[in-house]
Formats: sequence, C-alpha cells, structure tokens
Amino acid sequence: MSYQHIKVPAEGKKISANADFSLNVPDNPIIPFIEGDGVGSDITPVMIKVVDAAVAKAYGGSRKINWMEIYAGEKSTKLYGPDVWLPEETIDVVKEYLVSIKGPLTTPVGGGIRSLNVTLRQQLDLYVCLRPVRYFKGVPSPLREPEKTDMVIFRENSEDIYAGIEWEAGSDGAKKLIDFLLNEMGARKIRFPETSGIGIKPVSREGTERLVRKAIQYAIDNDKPSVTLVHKGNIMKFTEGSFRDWGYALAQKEFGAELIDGGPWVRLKNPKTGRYIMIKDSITDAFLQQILLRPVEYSVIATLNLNGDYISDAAAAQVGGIGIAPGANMSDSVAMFEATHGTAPKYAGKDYVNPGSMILSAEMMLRHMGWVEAADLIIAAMEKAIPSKRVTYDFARLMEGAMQVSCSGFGDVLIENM
Ligand SMILES: NC(=O)C1=CN([C@@H]2O[C@H](COP(=O)(O)OP(=O)(O)OC[C@H]3O[C@@H](n4cnc5c(N)ncnc54)[C@H](OP(=O)(O)O)[C@@H]3O)[C@@H](O)[C@H]2O)C=CC1
Ligand SMILES: O=C(O)CCC(=O)C(=O)O
Ligand SMILES: [Mg+2]
Repeated sequence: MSYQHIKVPAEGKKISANADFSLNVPDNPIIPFIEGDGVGSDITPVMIKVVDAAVAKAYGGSRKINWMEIYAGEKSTKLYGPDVWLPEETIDVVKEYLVSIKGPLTTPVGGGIRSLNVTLRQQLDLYVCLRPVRYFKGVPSPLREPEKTDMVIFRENSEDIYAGIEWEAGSDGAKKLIDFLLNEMGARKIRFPETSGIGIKPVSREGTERLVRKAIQYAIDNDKPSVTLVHKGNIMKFTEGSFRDWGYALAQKEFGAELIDGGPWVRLKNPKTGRYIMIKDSITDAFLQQILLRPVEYSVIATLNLNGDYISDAAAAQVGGIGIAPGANMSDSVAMFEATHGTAPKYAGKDYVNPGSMILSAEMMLRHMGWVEAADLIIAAMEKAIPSKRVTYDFARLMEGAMQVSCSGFGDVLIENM
C-alpha cells in the first residue's frame, strides 16, 4: 500500500488481530505515531527515545519498534494543504495498524475546526477513553496522602455533547430547532430563545452498555474492589440518569450482580478471585469532592464523555498533575494511546514540559502489545527518577531541593535509571 505522504518503514511488520481481538505482535512491529501540535514536537521524540531504550534493554535487540509518522493537525496542513487537518490516509493507517500513539492536537475555542482528537475517536469508534490515575512516590501533590488515589477512569468517548451537534446563536439552525422545541415539543424553559446557541446531548443504551461492560470486565481482570458510575442524573434524567440505570441493569443482566439492601447499589462476585466487586454510583459534583476527601473509596470509574474529561484532569492533579497523566482511546480492535493533557501552547518548542504523560501512554501501549518487560522498565525508571529530584519544571517548582531538567533531559534521566 502506498500513501500520499506517509512513508512505510522498509523494515517491520503490521500488528494483526485474531477473531477474539487478541493481538499478534511481531518482534519488529510498525507503530504509527502523530507528533502533535504545540508541545507535541517536544514530548513525542523524547517518548520515542525512551521507548526504544526500554525495548532495547528488555529484549537485547531481539525486538524493535519501527516508527511510522502519520499526520494530523498543523503538520498535516503544511504537508497536505491548508484545509487538510486530518487526512483520510491517517485514519486508514490507524485502523489498519491497530496500535498507534499520538501527541496532543489543538482545538480552537468558539469557532474554527472541530476537535481532531474527538474526530479521531468518533471516526474510529474508539469508544473507551481509558485513563489510569496512579501515584508515583516522591511526586509533589496537593494532598497529604496522595498514595491513596488509585483510580482507572473509563470515559465514554463517542457520545454526549462531544458529538458536536450544536448551532450558533442566531443561526438558521438554532432558530429552527428552538422554534421546533417551543412550538412542537412543548419546551417552556428556554430563557432567552432569540439569543440562545443550542446543543444536543445524545446518550444511548448501547453506548452506555459497551462502556460499562469494559469497566466491569477491567475490575474483574484486575481484581478491583468497585466500579462507580459517575453521572449528573438528578438533573439530566434521560441521558446521565439513564446512563446510571443502564449501567446497573447491565451489571445484573450480564455479570449476575445482586442488589444490596434493595438497591440501587449492586455487587457481584469476581469469578477469578471470589472477592466482591461493588457497583455503585455517585453524582458528579459530590464525586469530585469525595475523590479529594475519601479517594480510597474509588477504584474503577465509568462515566460519560464530559464528566470524564473534567474528572481526568482533576484526578490527575491529585497525583501530580497532567504532566504525568497517560491514556488510551480504544475500540474492541483499535487502540490509540495519548496523553491526557493538551498542546500547552505557551511551552511549545521550548524543550521544557514533562514528557511523562506521553511516555506513560507508551508504557500502556507496550503493555497492550504484551511487551510487559519493556513497560515494567519504564515504570521502574519513573519510580527511581522522581525521588532523585531531577525533574521537569512542574515538579521542580513544588519540590524542595529539586534540580530542574528539560523535557529531553528528563527522558535521559529515565534512560539512565533503566
Ligand atoms: N487530547 C488532546 O490532544 C488534547 C488537546 N487539548 C487542546 O490543547 C490546547 C491547549 O489546551 P489547554 O486548556 O491549555 O490545556 P493543556 O493541557 O494543553 O495545558 C494546561 C496546563 O497544564 C499543564 N501541562 C500541560 N501539559 C503539560 C506537560 N506535558 N507537563 C507539565 N505540565 C503540563 C501546564 O500547566 P502550567 O501552566 O501550570 O505550567 C499547562 O499550562 C487546546 O487547543 C485544547 O483543545 C486539550 C486537551 C487534550
Ligand atoms: O480535543 C480537544 O481539544 C480536547 C480534548 C480533551 O480535553 C480530552 O480529551 O481530554
Ligand atoms: Mg481533557
């Protein structure tokens, strides 16, 4: 297969999948990557260097990643033309090569293009946004006991107001829809109909079930004590409220969960360990204060798209910030790994920010590929590097006696510690 601008490495093979979605990973896989906008050009090369070092050290040359650059965002417009932000061939490659990693991409506020990050997730139906939140010893945190925060967020990635169904105030679309709502649907509570922009929030049973199913399965596979459905269902009854109800119903129907004290909480016995997994729910505003005050009570979190976006950054702050917050966007077959943070434009090109988020996203990618020895080396290197206090600005400014290093410098510290 030849592409317009993507150069397939001369060496290396594609990862393939079996009917049950398990992966066949060759020793020399081709891994597509998007560099990303803003600090993407800082963190992506550092991630590649650290991953290559971990793989070389873990497998002594018998395994090697062949990186293949693919394009999106500003770099794409320079190569493919001023309006081409997300080339078709990028989508094709992500789908075909099954495992990839991306840097952050800019989304303008208000007008301009819609989010390329969200578009990638929607076009590839990467319906799970998986974001682990864990503490590394020595990381400065605003909490007294940050080690008590240990959560894995399952954020629904394909629905909710991120579907982008909205019309600007004063547009024909907004007028038409508001008119329809007022005159045909009996809506009475649009306070300023003449000057309202309007958006639609689709949340489906299928979308909820596939997300909650993954979250419960994760809790089973990883022996986690609870899954919390986080929603604002008291206010948005038929979207967020239904998310909660469909989630509980799925736990009972597919996992044999039983009501506790008449419900709504349910519990199921983990078939692998015999221990109970509690399925509970929490309303988002209360949840956000409880994860600060009683983090030990939360383990696996299943939530909708917007809640998941907010919770990801808030929870990351508890364990040191979005500089080390990794993530993955996944369907049953395709996985695209990416940091939780964005393009941090004020730091772009300065070799300054923490590359940890992207390196830990790559660590998740290695684990997903079954290259656990290389993944373990990265975790062990983080565990040694941070207490040595040679860290990037985000940690250095909160640590006493730290020696601040650059983005690439922190990559080198990790490699020294492998
Ligand atoms: N998946 C994606 O590609 C995402 C893209 N975006 C996009 O990114 C752009 C910028 O968004 P913005 O709201 O500024 O959020 P960002 O996540 O880009 O940055 C917010 C702040 O987080 C801190 N931060 C971010 N990255 C790092 C890092 N690697 N190391 C240390 N600290 C870091 C910095 O804090 P401080 O100022 O304290 O140093 C930074 O100013 C927007 O266009 C947005 O749409 C946003 C999120 C995800
Ligand atoms: O797409 C964007 O620009 C922002 C997305 C985001 O904040 C996220 O996925 O966490
Ligand atoms: Mg976000």
